[in-house]
Amino acid sequence: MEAPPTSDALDRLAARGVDLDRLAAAYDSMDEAQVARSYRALEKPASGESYTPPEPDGDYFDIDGLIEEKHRRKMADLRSFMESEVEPIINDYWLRDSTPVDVLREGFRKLDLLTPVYGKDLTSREPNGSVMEGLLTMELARVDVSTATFFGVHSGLAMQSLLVCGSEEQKQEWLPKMRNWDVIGAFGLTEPNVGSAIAGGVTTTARREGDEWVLNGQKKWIGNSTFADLVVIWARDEEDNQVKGFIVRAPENPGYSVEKIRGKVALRAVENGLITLTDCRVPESDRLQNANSFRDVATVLRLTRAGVAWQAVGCAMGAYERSQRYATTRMQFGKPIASFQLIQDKLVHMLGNVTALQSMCLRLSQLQDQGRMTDAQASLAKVYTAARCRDVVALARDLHGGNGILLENHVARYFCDTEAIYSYEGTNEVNSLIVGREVTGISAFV
Ligand SMILES: Cc1cc2nc3c(=O)[nH]c(=O)nc-3n(C[C@H](O)[C@H](O)[C@H](O)COP(=O)(O)OP(=O)(O)OC[C@H]3O[C@@H](n4cnc5c(N)ncnc54)[C@H](O)[C@@H]3O)c2cc1C
Repeated sequence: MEAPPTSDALDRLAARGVDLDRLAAAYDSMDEAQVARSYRALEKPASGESYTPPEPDGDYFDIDGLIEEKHRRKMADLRSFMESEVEPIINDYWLRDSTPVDVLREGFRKLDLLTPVYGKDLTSREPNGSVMEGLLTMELARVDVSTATFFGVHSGLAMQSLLVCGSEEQKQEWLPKMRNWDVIGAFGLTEPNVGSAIAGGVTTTARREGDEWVLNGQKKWIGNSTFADLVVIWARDEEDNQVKGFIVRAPENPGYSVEKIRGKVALRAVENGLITLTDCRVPESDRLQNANSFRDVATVLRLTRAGVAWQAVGCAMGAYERSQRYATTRMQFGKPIASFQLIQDKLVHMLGNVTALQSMCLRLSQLQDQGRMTDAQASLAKVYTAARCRDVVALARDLHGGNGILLENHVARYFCDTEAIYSYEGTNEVNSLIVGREVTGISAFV
């Protein structure tokens, strides 16, 4: 038998204007099952007032529970910083094609975000550094993908280039300042006419003249390059035809100039630049001493590709959480739209994707920490997370109805930013071909 309604439930019904005496009289003529059905129907959130929506939680399988307490605290602090300092300003920066560099630099420095990734001595990564970097990236992208990209270009592409390809002196000179965000890094590989084909196609040249190198060429799409202190430039040595890496001290080098790329419809709060190198002179001591061919660039890219996969996870997670909140509070037909089966199905589809992507990336980063991650594994994660993220942000946009195209509701920003995730650090096609080559033993690139 159904339990009789509690006095709380009766109070709630009375507060909603239900005449309890008339209700009791009507119930006299009903059997128990009918009475129970009637109460359940009345208790439904017909206009939402007796319904307390659950807090959205995009960490459904408790990934957070797998990390050490001190790291969990760091993640919580980062979440609080992103929600209180970045979320309120980011749409404005996004509209203005601009990065809130000072806010991010100060915030990340105070949070000491990079010590759990690179450790104190900066000679190699911390034992769980990749997992930690991945989770931090997820947390950043959960609020804003541009911010995660600012972080990834600096901490992933630029710092990894130094870590993998720099001499001990170079590491000691730059990495402590970069860990502390005193020096901001960028990574210049792509060129105006060479994107996917960059492995064999770098046209920027490096000519040795005594103790100096002279760089000439252009680099396109370079994130952070409009304000970076240090830009790693990859150029082809005219003598041996191999790709080498150079630390360009950007603001002070007269051979370096950069023009901000305008008119992007994705990642607008990342400042991407078109760099022109005109007889840009770099001392031999600023050539990355352990970069001898494109293979070394590929090593750096493999390590950072996982970071882009984590961006997709965070972006999907943020889009899901905002959708859950919207669905449980937006009223239509006298009910929260979350009451409709089709809306619940969309939320479940999103959450399933988010949870699967988190699990995939977590395992990928564990393999990375063990030194076992292959190019194809990183590429598979990038391909899969970007594609699923596209599904999730499209559903989020759709679930918000017309409000979904308003920047103030944030999902439009996720929707647009996902397009960049899809194309950078190797397009989905190119990453797919990397996986295809490994699983079939046949290269389909050319
Ligand atoms: C927002 C943003 C930020 C970026 N930041 C940086 C940065 O900081 N540093 C940096 O060096 N670069 C950066 N890039 C460049 C990025 O890595 C390139 O855009 C990417 O590698 C793709 O090159 P592309 O845009 O020239 O496309 P293209 O190579 O011209 O490709 C065009 C299309 O052809 C497809 N295609 C190409 N080759 C094949 C093939 N063999 N088989 C099937 N399809 C193929 C591609 O998948 C794509 O769909 C950034 C790009 C963007 C959009």
